[in-house]
Amino acid sequence: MSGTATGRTEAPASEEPDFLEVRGLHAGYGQARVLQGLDFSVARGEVCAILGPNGAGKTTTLRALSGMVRGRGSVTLNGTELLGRSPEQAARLGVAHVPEGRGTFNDLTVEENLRIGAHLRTGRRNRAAVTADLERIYDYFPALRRRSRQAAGSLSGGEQQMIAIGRALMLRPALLLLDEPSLGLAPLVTRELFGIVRAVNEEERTTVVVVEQNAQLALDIAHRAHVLEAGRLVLSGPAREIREDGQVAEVYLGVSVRSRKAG
Ligand SMILES: Nc1ncnc2c1ncn2[C@@H]1O[C@H](COP(=O)(O)OP(=O)(O)OP(=O)(O)O)[C@@H](O)[C@H]1O
Repeated sequence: MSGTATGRTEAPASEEPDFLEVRGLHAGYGQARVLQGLDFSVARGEVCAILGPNGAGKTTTLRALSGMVRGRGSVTLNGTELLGRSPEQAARLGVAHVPEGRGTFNDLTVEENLRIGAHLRTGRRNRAAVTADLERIYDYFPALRRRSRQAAGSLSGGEQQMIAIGRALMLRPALLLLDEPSLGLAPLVTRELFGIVRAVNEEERTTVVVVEQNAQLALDIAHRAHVLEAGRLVLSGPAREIREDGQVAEVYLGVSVRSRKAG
């Protein structure tokens, strides 16, 4: 499994270019209007990056998709409206949200944390499938297999992020939402994590929407990217084009292309 993502060449062929379709999405908190009418779509099997400065509304976008904040407009997943659903209903429709800060249960073991991700998959028939999925997660994250009986709180930040992503994958999501997976992690650990996300996307065809401050890293694993500023999309396009257009990268993302080439 490659831990060094080097950029994608093209989006995967998809017969469902509008697998996730966001139209005129407004959302906020009480009087605070954050999202001012977003329009974008994500094809099935695609990795979509949402980039932009602090406070632009990236986290709020993910929260609106997973039912954690109320939104206006329309968000459909495979034709089913997501707006107006509770987080649990969104999860039942296949939306798994890994929030910023991870939300692992520190006193529970790694394996207990992972099994919580499968709590919606009950019944005897599902039991064997859940155990098989646990093995799959351990294949992606061998560090978690080695520590399966340890308390999650005793693991490193990177390993806790692995637990959070693994737990989301236990839902067998149609749509995986990742909020700032690199936050607080060393560059090498972040690279490894992004390499695994990429492998999951390729092997499971899981559609991914990732919010990231580290634009360079996100553009390396994404097929498409959207840049948000003050609740509006100011730039959308194939990740490769955004990455390769040095001016765009510098103006919108603060990515210095010259230093990248040097490094
Ligand atoms: N629970 C909340 N109540 C009120 N306002 C909020 C709440 N959460 C976020 N906001 C405000 O909404 C705006 C957008 O926040 P959001 O977290 O979506 O931005 P972001 O692009 O993810 O930023 P960051 O990169 O800093 O995480 C900000 O002005 C923020 O202060």
